[in-house]
Amino acid sequence: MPDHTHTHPAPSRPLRLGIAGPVGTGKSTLIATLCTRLSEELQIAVVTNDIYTDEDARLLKAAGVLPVDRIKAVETGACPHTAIRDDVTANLIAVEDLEEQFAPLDLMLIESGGDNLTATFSPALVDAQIFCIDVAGGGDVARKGGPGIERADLLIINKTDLAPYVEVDVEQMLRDAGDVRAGLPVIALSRHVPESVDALCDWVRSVRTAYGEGRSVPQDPGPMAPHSHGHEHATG
Ligand SMILES: Nc1nc2c(ncn2[C@@H]2O[C@H](COP(=O)(O)OP(=O)(O)OP(=O)(O)O)[C@@H](O)[C@H]2O)c(=O)[nH]1
Repeated sequence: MPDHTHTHPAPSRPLRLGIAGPVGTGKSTLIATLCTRLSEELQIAVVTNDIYTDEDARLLKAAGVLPVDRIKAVETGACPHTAIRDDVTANLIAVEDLEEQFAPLDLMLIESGGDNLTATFSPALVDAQIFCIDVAGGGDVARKGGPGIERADLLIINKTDLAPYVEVDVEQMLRDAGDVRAGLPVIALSRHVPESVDALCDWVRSVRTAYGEGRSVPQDPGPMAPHSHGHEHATG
């Protein structure tokens, strides 16, 4: 009888974890938190995406959460979703450069430029992805759905400390998210609530373990919805 037992050799590169979500929902802060909390146990590097600047990279460098040369900026020059979804070449080059320069890395964090609710990473670029929304965007955001909210590997409902000030019911947002996510995980996060940061770090550890054991298969949340804006996409 043929042997159908599969063995999975340890991956030769780090887990590539994408963090997407609308502008200002706290993606850079979340990355800074992960670096601060995990850099004693994991070798980490970061790639950021901004449209015209390297501002997110500069902020992370200024925060002192990692040695500065482990943080690289990609200037997308167009809609941020293009560089994480349609043509990931610039990001792959930045990621591979860092992986080669600092080998062996354990975790590569890739921050999307802030975009609209529907931008997601291509599975050609990341092994897993987090989608980040915040309570300040309104209590009905989770209910509205979209590929990231519905199918990212983890949904973060961020800045829960602000909920009383913006009159948002976090429990209701969690229920709404649960309804559209078919059992996929959701974490209510605030950088001011240590237990929520613990939950985020535990999730990252568990995904890394699954990846290291060959048990993780990149899932594609699906492309963004049809949209239009004031400039042309490159065709090719
Ligand atoms: N109250 C509160 N504010 C937060 C939290 N996390 C981030 N912020 C603030 O939210 C603002 C935006 O955070 P960033 O981390 O820059 O957000 P971003 O998603 O990276 O922004 P872009 O890169 O511009 O899309 C900053 O003023 C942060 O200090 C949180 O847990 N609670």
